[in-house]
Amino acid sequence: MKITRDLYQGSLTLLTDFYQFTMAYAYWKSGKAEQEAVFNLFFRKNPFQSGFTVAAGLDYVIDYCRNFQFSDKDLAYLADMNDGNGKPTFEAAFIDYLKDLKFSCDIDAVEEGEVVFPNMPLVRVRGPLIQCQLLETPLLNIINFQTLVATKAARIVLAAKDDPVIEFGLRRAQGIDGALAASRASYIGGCSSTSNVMAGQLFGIPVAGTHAHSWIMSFENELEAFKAYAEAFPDHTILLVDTYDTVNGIKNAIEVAKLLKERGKKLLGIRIDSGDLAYFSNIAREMLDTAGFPEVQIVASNDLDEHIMTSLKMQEASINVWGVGTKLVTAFDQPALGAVYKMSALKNEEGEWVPKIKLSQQSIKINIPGIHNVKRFIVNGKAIGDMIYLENLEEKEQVTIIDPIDPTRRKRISVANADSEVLLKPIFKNGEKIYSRPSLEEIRNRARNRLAAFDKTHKRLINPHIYPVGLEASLYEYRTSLVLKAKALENGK
Ligand SMILES: Nc1ncnc2c1ncn2[C@@H]1O[C@H](COP(=O)(O)OP(=O)(O)OP(=O)(O)O)[C@@H](O)[C@H]1O
Ligand SMILES: O=P(O)(O)OC[C@H]1O[C@H](OP(=O)(O)OP(=O)(O)O)[C@H](O)[C@@H]1O
Ligand SMILES: O=C(O)c1cccnc1
Repeated sequence: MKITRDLYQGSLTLLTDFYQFTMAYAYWKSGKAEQEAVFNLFFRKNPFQSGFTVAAGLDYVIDYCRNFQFSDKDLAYLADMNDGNGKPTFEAAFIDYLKDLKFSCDIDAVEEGEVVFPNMPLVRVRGPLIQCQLLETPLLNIINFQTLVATKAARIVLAAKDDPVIEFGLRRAQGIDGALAASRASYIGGCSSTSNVMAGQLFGIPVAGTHAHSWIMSFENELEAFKAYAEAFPDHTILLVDTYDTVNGIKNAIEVAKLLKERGKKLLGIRIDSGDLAYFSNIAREMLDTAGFPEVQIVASNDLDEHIMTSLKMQEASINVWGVGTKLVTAFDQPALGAVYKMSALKNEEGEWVPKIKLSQQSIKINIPGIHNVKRFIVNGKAIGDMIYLENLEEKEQVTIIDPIDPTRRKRISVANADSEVLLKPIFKNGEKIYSRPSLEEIRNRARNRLAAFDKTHKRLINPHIYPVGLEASLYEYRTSLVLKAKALENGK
């Protein structure tokens, strides 16, 4: 069984749903495979009842698209598929067609670490129908999970105020790939380090850690274990104090701090992993301060999330570093983002783009037609609203953005008095990568800087103020007219 790292170096082109292949085949059969289309990847609701979402996963998407080709093994597998009675699912000529298929799409996407909102495109794919279709599932798989975890991490980091957060999730993450992707997304969302050594190796994330209860249990007594650990790591000692009796553990840690001091060294910290974290961290702080060790850090862990951390902050717990695992990497309270990938335009035989709309009983599910982009308006360094607009929109002095779900929510923006930034950046042009990838450090900084541009009312963890994102008025009208037309057609049928 190959592990993730090897899998990524190999072909991942079959990592899609079978129905993408049934459609691909049928497109090819009906001569539509090369017809140009535009698809958008977007989500409809911020996760965790958050007021914002942090985009992540583009780097994986870039790798996926660059390696998009069918290996001999892939082709052999597809050629071998049959209906159970030996009749091949796909004809040989289709397999030959796939053999020569080269990735040739344009991809525009929001950069990783960008703050994003419902309904705006995160990734826009323009290219032959067959390629757009095959990409649907892997793109959703990548962006959905990483964006979800980056957002959870950003919330946890917000709750930690300025304290460092170490991601401890590997042991309880959703498998190998889930763990690695979660470590990377957590770092983008603002975590300072990870316990996942392979994530350190693969992505350059700082690796950190303390020790487990088993270390203590392998000695006759706790003090002996602490001393031996300090001997092994005189410059990086963090001692877990709650194996037997937390107060006694703190006393033993102070003993070791004194021994280290005699050698000109400092105890870095203690970790508390059970019990009332406010109570014990405050006792520990007082004991350490009284003993003359105010610089010793207190690390807390044990099923933490942004809500418990906020509560601990309110209780004035003396915690300096937060270790967060399970609830971060599994996105515990919302296990999927629910982003979708929808066609919004198709080129007809005359070479004209035809907008595409999908009706739904629920207006939240009616897509945004045409080839669109999103622009963020910024006044005095603060984001004031995002506008989804048709790419061919002419320059305007003033724009009105209209909430696609509740059209009574509108905002007028004076373009002349605002800075603006187009959020979809060109990533691939005709299959060629034209985007130079930022480092993970730059992505993490982007997330921090972008979040800083949003008012704190949008960032509060509970009942956040809704940030205005809307359709530019002419796109709104256009969409409404298309909906009415489609409904009339449906009723007439
Ligand atoms: N002061 C506090 N305020 C709010 N939540 C807290 C506080 N102290 C600890 N918690 C949280 O309460 C939960 C306690 O879980 P649990 O009942 O497993 O406690 P425990 O005493 O650590 O037990 P165990 O020894 O089995 O780990 C954890 O999620 C922890 O983060
Ligand atoms: O609680 P989380 O947010 O998931 O953080 C990771 C947890 O994993 C470890 O516990 P575990 O019981 O696995 O081992 P240990 O306590 O013996 O180290 C650690 O002590 C944390 O409590
Ligand atoms: O280093 C630690 O303290 C650690 C690592 C993984 C999980 N829990 C704790």
